[in-house]
Amino acid sequence: MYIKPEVLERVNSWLTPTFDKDTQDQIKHMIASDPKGLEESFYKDLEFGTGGMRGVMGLGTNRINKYTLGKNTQGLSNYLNASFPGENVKVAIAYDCRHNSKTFGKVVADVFSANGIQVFLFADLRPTPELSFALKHLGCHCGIVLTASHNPPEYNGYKVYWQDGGQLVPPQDGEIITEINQLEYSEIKFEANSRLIEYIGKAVDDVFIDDSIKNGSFDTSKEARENLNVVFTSLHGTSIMSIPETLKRAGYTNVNIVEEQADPNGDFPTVVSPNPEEPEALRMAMALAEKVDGDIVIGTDPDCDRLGVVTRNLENELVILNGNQTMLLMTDFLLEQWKNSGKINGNQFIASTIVSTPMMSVLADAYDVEYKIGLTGFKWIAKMIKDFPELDFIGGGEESFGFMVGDFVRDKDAVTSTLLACEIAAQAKAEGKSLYEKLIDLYVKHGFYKERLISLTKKGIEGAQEIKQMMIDARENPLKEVNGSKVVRIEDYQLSVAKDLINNSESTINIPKSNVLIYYTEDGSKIALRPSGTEPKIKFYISVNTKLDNMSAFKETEQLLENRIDTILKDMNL
Ligand SMILES: O=P([O-])(O)O[C@H]1O[C@H](COP(=O)(O)O)[C@@H](O)[C@H](O)[C@H]1O
Ligand SMILES: [Mg+2]
Repeated sequence: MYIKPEVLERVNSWLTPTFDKDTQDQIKHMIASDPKGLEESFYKDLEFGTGGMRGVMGLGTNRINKYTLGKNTQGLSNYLNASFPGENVKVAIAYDCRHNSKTFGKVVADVFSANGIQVFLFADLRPTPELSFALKHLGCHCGIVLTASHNPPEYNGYKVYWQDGGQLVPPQDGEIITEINQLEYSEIKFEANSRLIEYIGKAVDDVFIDDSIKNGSFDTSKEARENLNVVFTSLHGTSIMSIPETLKRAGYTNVNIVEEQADPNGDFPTVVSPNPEEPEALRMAMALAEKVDGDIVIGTDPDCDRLGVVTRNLENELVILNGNQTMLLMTDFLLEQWKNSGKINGNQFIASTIVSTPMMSVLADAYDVEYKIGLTGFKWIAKMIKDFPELDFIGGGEESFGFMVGDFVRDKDAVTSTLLACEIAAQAKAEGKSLYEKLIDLYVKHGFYKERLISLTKKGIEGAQEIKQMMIDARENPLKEVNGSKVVRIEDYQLSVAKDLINNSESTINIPKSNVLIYYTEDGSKIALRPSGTEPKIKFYISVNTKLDNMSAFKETEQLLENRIDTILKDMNL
């Protein structure tokens, strides 16, 4: 097979003594046996996306391995040492349950220490939100989690947190990437200075769990907590280290854990994908809920930042809430708490992202708080907290699963959010309601917004090219009409331009550029499309709405909205 010269050049550079013998031997073997795989592994450098750097583990510049992670860490070390001259620079490191995560955690710790940086390394796997917490708790300048979140077993990754506890955002992200790109692999210092590596664990856990409880509990009675029947699954991930203990200390005595999925395991053997957004991932937990008559089911992803919430619908059947629905319930509950304690005075905000339900802005108006909207990813919500210190952050989320409760952990946090979900469900149950009925109440009050996400997986070099082309085609032939309703506004976040097709005018979008297109139609529908920044996928986000007169009209209205989404998808050939 023909291998492009620029790829071959990279391959050859990995056959030099900078790389260990084992690496060189494996590459030689690939040259002979798997030239296509070789090209996939070397044709580019892995990039930073929505949630840090993520990729398939293996050899090469486009893979997660000790060299690509080492180079990141060397670049980051140089940047930290230059940014905080004369300071005792400190970093905290955590890792998840994946294959190699622990080993990679140690490699990263070694490189930081070799650069004179003090390292606090968790002695065992921990949730991502605990890392964000720990770095602030220990006064660190930066934090790393070795995880690929909910991606399949062959993936791993590198999430980077800055001193405020949020993931890297501009300007640091670009500056660090520039620093990394300037480096040669031969410049990585792998020789640890073990005096600078301190192992951490239980002491941090205790404060984290206690503070999570303070942040996520809201005057629910002891009886209501004891009366809620909870089913929980950690999907073989890190949440097992914190969530059962948090619920226990908070007073939830009726928690059923899916034992078959409790052991951390990087193969995620009982699921196709450890992503609570995939209904299949929650199947075992839902079966247990049927058996024990559970009121609520919660499942978290391997690094414990996203959570799936299952409740009972009007027919008492278990149904999985989507990210928008969970966000609405949680945000409304928090707003109600803030309002009741007289804390809303015009200096508060809630937040979400451009591909999430527009119903969040309706909630904000109803409670008289500000609504801020950013690009996909919680790092943008964390940035808002940093950018608006004069405002209190109440809570926020996005279409994707996960929620952030106030300014505690500056990323989505399934520990506090699980407790919050239980608090809402326990209080609702005490009123004789399910979360589902609470949600319908919101639709009656504020309008019925229905969303659906379609993701198309397209892997490898060709897949990436196909996704690129789909975005180009969408720009060249913009949607004009869907479901018989005219497109009235198009937002192109790559060009930072919003086109109003009614007045034929253009305006500038004032958030960072990103490859996202959003269409709005005359009947209030919204269609967004973008390539995923964490997986080889293109995502289409559809949102429609209408009013809902009362709970008894729910089913019929829901069907109407589902049909509208079906037609939109058909019109878009999806
Ligand atoms: O994967 P996680 O749990 O770290 O989550 C990360 O990726 C999700 C999916 O992003 P994308 O649509 O670009 O794939 C984002 O919604 C989320 O905010 C981000 O923290
Ligand atoms: Mg995650």
